[in-house]
Amino acid sequence: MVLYDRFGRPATNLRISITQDCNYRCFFCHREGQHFNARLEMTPAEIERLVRIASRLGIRKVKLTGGEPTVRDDLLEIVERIKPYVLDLSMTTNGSRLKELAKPLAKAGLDRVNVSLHSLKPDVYKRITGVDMLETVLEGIEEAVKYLSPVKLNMTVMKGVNDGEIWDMVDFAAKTGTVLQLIELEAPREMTETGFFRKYFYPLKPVERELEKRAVETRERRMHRRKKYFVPTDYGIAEVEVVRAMHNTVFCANCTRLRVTSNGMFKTCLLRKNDLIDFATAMRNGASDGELVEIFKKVVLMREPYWK
Ligand SMILES: Nc1nc2c(ncn2[C@@H]2O[C@H](COP(=O)(O)OP(=O)(O)OP(=O)(O)O)[C@@H](O)[C@H]2O)c(=O)[nH]1
Ligand SMILES: C[S@@+](CC[C@H](N)C(=O)[O-])C[C@H]1O[C@@H](n2cnc3c(N)ncnc32)[C@H](O)[C@@H]1O
Ligand code: SF4
Ligand code: SF4
Repeated sequence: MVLYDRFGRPATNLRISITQDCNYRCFFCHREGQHFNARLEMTPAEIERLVRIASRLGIRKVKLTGGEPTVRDDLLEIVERIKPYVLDLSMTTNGSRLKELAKPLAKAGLDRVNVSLHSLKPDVYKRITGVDMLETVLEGIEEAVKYLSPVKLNMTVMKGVNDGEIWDMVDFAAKTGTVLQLIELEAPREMTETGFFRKYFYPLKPVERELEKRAVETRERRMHRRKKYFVPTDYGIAEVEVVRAMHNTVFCANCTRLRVTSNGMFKTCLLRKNDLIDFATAMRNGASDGELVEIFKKVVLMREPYWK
């Protein structure tokens, strides 16, 4: 069984922010659209119940995110509890704790990992993230490649900050056997006119055209109809994916995702405000599985493409 929204988009994908806490201070962070502070996180048992019910309704892929998911002490327990219900369980992390966690996470049931790596230059890395941890993250990536492949490297590209490093990152991906994911800077519509956004937004469309020229093969993913380019480098073929969400109607028309905030509220879209439906409180107030299923169905029907 799979649920469809009013725009014919299947809901097969769930992104759960398991915490708002983070050991980094990236200056561009969108906080997965959770712009309020909520101290009460879902417990591992609550996350398991959420995923169990979602899996009955067609969710096949779950992504753990945050904040920084690895700051939670009970991360391994969360992974262990939810893996039995999903085909593809992945996590997006800043990589700072991967060196020690990659192997245990794989053992607990995590299938793969995306690691944010916005620069290979220590000073630029620090300027972006606020911390001096590039070396630690590189070691973490090496470990992740052994246990959690395919490893994706998330590079959010920003004008005047790291846009000069795109092709070095393509080489790095080929060298390390990782997949490079180039991400356009994102913000809700009302923020696109701010000085901040104008200063740092770096459009990736021209980069896609160059990738297209260099690629020996191009594929398209179902989700977001994202393009994947296979590009020859001195180190072998690099796999490069482009995440270009801004003003992209095709991207939103092919969005299969639902989100859950760290305090257990469903969120229908990363860029929307006022689209929250409380799930955790219903669980805590003794809602039956049937009642939780109804909440889930209501959320799917609320989904709307953001750029349309
Ligand atoms: N607006 C928007 N941005 C997205 C969406 N999916 C991913 N992004 C952007 O891309 C960033 C990286 O996404 P990841 O957490 O690595 O996940 P992913 O690459 O989409 O997922 P997988 O391909 O399954 O690994 C997100 O934090 C967003 O900035 C989406 O559905 N909408
Ligand atoms: C919010 S973070 C959460 C997971 C983890 N802390 C990390 O940084 O990988 C998820 C991803 O969103 C990206 N990101 C954050 N703010 C963004 C923005 N304004 N535009 C585009 N990507 C952004 C980050 O670089 C990271 O790859
Ligand atoms: S590490 Fe992730 S959650 Fe933390 S500030 Fe950076 S982008 Fe945001
Ligand atoms: S509708 Fe568009 S902006 Fe919203 S989460 Fe989906 S792809 Fe992202």
